Amino acid sequence: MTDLTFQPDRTALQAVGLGVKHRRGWALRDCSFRLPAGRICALVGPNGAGKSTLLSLAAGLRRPTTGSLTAFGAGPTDPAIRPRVAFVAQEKPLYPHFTVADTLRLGHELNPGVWDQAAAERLVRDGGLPFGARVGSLSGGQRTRVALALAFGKKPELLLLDEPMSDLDPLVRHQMMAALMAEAAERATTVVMASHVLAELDGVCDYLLLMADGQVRLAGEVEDLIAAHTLLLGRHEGPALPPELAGHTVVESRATGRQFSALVRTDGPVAGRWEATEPSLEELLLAHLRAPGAPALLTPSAEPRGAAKAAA
Ligand SMILES: Nc1ncnc2c1ncn2[C@@H]1O[C@H](COP(=O)(O)OP(=O)(O)OP(=O)(O)O)[C@@H](O)[C@H]1O
Repeated sequence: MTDLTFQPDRTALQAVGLGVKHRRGWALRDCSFRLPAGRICALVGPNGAGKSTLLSLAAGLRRPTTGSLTAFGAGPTDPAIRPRVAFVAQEKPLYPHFTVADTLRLGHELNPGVWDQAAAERLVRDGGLPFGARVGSLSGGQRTRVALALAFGKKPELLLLDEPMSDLDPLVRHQMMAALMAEAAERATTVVMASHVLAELDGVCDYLLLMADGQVRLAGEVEDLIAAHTLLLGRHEGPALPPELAGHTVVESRATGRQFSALVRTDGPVAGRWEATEPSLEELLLAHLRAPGAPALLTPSAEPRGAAKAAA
């Protein structure tokens, strides 16, 4: 992905000490991170990690229990911010008795002055959906397309997607991802996309937010996070970690017979005879998903900034 569109000094989203508490416990705890504007950010984590909670806060649908979350320097419930943010939730609430055309008309009425009818119609037409069809008669994947058309038509600066592609067939998913990327690139839209399909994120997302148990575990540029890790493969006997790895941060290690492999954040050269390779995004994510207790890592651009710099 080229870096023509991203704007490193503008902050799309920033969380500082963010927490959300439910009766059964904390859905988010002490989350702090920054997402620069213009990035396509993957939001990854196991079920219950807090991804949907974070997205609903960013969409201004709920308020935090502790800490703060800002979008373009202001609270997401601020009336000046709401029109700049679009959210496609997992449930995709649409009116079933409305036709596709009615739904787009409603989008137009709710977003006066900004609505892009051509972009919304293009997405509907590309899926072969009849404009006269009632939303309730559409398949789950077709409804997803209408929900995405509504979001695109709003021309948001920040687009929040909660597992948007989960009910699309692989071909359509591929087409929708391409359409999403083209729209985002054209307008320098910041996108945050929660997804469990790790393979679909590679090559699409240039920023990553990995959560586990309500906390941020990894945040930053995909390239930098990958470069901060090394996959080591070698021979080692016994259950203890090889002594050469002392002083390095071992995210995850596995032993199969005498074959030993580890994902490591190295602090200088590693002694011994190891085959060292750079992990793929999927390998990085899988290792951290299997080892949620590994120390958190935020790249410098993902560290929260002072209020003055966060302002749009
Ligand atoms: N309304 C609620 N009341 C009580 N607990 C809730 C509520 N909403 C979410 N939670 C809890 O908060 C935690 C985070 O949930 P959240 O839906 O944000 O996770 P998620 O990462 O989006 O999960 P998934 O991948 O399954 O969609 C979970 O433990 C969930 O049970």
